[in-house]
Amino acid sequence: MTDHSELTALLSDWLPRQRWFAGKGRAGGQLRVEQDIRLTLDAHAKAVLRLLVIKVSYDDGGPSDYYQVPVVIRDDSPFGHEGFLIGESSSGIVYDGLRDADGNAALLTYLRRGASREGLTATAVETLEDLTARPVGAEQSNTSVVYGEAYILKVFRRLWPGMNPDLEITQVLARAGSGHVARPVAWLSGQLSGVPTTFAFMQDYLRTGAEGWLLALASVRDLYAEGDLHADEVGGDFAAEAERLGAATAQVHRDLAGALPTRPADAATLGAVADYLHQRLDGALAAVTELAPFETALRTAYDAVRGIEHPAPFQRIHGDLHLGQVLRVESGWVLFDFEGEPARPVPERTVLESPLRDVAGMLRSFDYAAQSMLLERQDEPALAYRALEWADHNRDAFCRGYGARSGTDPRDEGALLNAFELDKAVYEVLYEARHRPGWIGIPLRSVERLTGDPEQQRAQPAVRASDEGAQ
Ligand SMILES: Nc1ncnc2c1ncn2[C@@H]1O[C@H](COP(=O)(O)OP(=O)(O)O)[C@@H](O)[C@H]1O
Ligand SMILES: O=P(O)(O)O[C@H]1O[C@H](CO)[C@@H](O[C@H]2O[C@H](CO)[C@@H](O)[C@H](O)[C@H]2O)[C@H](O)[C@H]1O
Repeated sequence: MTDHSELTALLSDWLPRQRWFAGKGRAGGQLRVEQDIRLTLDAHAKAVLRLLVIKVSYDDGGPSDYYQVPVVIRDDSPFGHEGFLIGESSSGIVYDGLRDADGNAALLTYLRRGASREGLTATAVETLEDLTARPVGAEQSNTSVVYGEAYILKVFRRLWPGMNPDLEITQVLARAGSGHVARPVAWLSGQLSGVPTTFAFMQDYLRTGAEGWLLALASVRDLYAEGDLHADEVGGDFAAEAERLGAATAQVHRDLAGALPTRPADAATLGAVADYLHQRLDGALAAVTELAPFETALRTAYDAVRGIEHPAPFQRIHGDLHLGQVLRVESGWVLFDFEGEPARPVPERTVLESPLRDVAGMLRSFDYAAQSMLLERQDEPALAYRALEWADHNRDAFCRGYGARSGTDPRDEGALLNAFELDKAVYEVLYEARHRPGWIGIPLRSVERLTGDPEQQRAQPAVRASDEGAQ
């Protein structure tokens, strides 16, 4: 195939505009097509799916990134074709292959036939049905496609050499008989820098599942609509669900600890954790100036980790747990996306960590749910108080559920939990700065609150006092 310079030119414009492109803010961005694998098995097809692996190198001399970009190239007229156009090349019109009916059909056929081309091998645990595709609406860290109502296929956008932790951990939990994951049904493995690498992962589609984030928002909405009621009095109280979610999270941790290695958290381990938190903060401070006023307080909270005695052993965890990563099905809560934080290099995401990191992630998410609905209502102090109340109520319920299943209430490990919550909030500040600048106030205000910023302390009591007086 001889059209790589044209494809490179088209993708140089298209790739940086995608939500999952991680190189925002890095200068340079030179693209090169590293792999080009024809996935359409029919030799005479007019619309051909080609899986491109693009290497992006930067002027800063830092590590290059790799992205997976399946494209459909049509050699007929584009008229009447509804797809996401990338551009025109001499070999045909180029579309985003994961937003294209022919592209998604070709991908499923490749998986169904257990095909293997140029090192890209499909494995399925059962005979897959031939079903119509529907891309999952929102672009997130990756791109997912639902087939019929039976399977969901996640195509990893940014590739890292090695097995993706999402596939690895979901398989481990499924083998352990966990009811808290969706069954893995197929995957695509290729090569990256000479290492066998996961390119895509298919699971059972949980058709009746309701996303935790949306359920939580519905509860917050109920509370805000009932100005005089408290979080436990409104129709949509979420606390019973939060408690079940805490128990499910503890059970997943227990299953992972039973199936994979664990390590006691000794002084050296905790010292390394504190150093790592400082190092993450260094990166965030360099990128987001608004964090500077909180640096001293953050570093003090991180140093407190060094002196902790007898914390829970370290083990494999979810790594990026939040309300958007859990689905409520009839039998209870299901967790997905065990990929860890998408911006972290995969080798960092597979190390043994404190399970409290996941707890902290979920606690932050309760705060997010309550605060996100205030983004357009900054001038209503009574609601700001309601938001804190809703979040605290559900954070308590989550910890209660977690403690009941694990035997240890996460709040008993306060200093470690606090440090992880702050670290998560700092990560979120960076994430929002890069991907959703309009939301950056949510984690920033939390950093302010959690570090006990004096300005904030002065601002809060007026709101709280008036509310308490009204009770
Ligand atoms: N097994 C499943 N059944 C039903 N919906 C799912 C399943 N797994 C994921 N989803 C939905 O697909 C969306 C994207 O999945 P996710 O793993 O979070 O992708 P990303 O890595 O891009 O964030 C989620 O928001 C969730 O609602
Ligand atoms: O789901 P992803 O793996 O893509 O995770 C990334 O994006 C999340 C946003 O979609 C981001 O989560 C943050 O926003 C959520 C609400 O949209 C909130 O529930 C989370 O608590 C908050 O961290 C996540 O951090 C990021 O890694």
